[in-house]
Amino acid sequence: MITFEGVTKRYPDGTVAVDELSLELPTGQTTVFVGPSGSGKTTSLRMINRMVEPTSGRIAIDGQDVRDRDPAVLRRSIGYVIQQAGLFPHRTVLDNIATVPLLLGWTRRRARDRARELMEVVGLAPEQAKRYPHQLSGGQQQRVGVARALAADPPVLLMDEPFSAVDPVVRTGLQDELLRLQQELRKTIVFVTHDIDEAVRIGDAVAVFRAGGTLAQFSTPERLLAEPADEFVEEFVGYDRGVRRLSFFPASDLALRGDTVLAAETPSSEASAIARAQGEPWLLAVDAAHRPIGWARALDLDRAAPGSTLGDLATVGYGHVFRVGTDSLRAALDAAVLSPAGRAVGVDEDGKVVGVVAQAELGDALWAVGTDETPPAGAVRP
Ligand SMILES: Nc1ncnc2c1ncn2[C@@H]1O[C@H](COP(=O)(O)OP(=O)(O)OP(=O)(O)O)[C@@H](O)[C@H]1O
Repeated sequence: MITFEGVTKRYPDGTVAVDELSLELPTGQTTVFVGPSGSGKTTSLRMINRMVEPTSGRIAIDGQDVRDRDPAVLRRSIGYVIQQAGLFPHRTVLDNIATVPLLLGWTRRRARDRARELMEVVGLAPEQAKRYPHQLSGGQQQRVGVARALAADPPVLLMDEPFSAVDPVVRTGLQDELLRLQQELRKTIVFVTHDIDEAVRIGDAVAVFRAGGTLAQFSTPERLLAEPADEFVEEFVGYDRGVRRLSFFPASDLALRGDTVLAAETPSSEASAIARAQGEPWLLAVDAAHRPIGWARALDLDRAAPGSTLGDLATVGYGHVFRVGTDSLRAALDAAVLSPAGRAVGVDEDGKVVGVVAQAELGDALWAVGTDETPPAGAVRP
């Protein structure tokens, strides 16, 4: 655990960057520092590895005051990733990653073996080992930065706006990678960003800073979206927090219906009778492997030529699907809103249809979320 106890940082020019900060960052979890520019996030982060010394207060890692540690030794035991990766331009990718192990006295061979292993972990192709940083894309450079920070397997990782310099698509990919890595590694990560969406996506806990270096709120992302502590946090979190909060509720709790999902070869007359019996205006046609083909309108089935099948009439695309086992209510809602039939198609991990849910039925689930105090266990993320 990393603890901040009444930590204040006043720079020599009198700027109070951090004001009486008290926080406990749990071991093995990702805590995000988020807030507007100049609110003291970077200063707080850098006080953990003593790149900045507090004016007063105490920071401890697992109970030990960081001031009792030699700064150079402390820094080698804490991974550090910054914006634009901060790679050494004249060292190859492999040697950049091997930096800290070499400083720790590993043999060159062992350090390079470890670097190769980490390239794979962060998703870099082996042929990039001999390249120099300027020969890589921004996203690849960030991956090298993450690999370098992980090289000596430090228990703590500090990440200062690591993904801000890349475009939104690459950024989402890097966030996914970090979430995947963290599932395996369970490091104590402190992650600074000014992007609330990134904070909510990456963090197990989120600390919202406000101007003047004080803490506005410290909670789980889901609570932050459900109950901003004050107007500042509410405004910072953004107007669509209700919809974003749905990301923390699993789609697997939805009651899906399967009685309106029929094989494509079902005769139109039979399909029409089923639609009428169920009072459903839309039927979903599926192929022999139970994968979706498209929606058929009950009205068209009534008028279908004799001998035609549901598949002949399933001409309305099913849009995008949601994965019942792993996706959130937000993904299900999105699929329903974008569906021309107003119904979302839920599939399993093999893409087979589990069932469908109409916007109206989703409404019931949303109502339950609105009245719920906490999300169910095993909550999912965006
Ligand atoms: N070396 C310094 N000397 C004087 N003031 C500083 C110094 N470093 C930072 N500051 C000031 O301290 C305050 C907090 O800065 P800090 O970089 O910690 O904020 P931040 O929340 O990380 O901002 P950003 O999102 O813009 O990086 C700002 O007002 C900044 O100008």
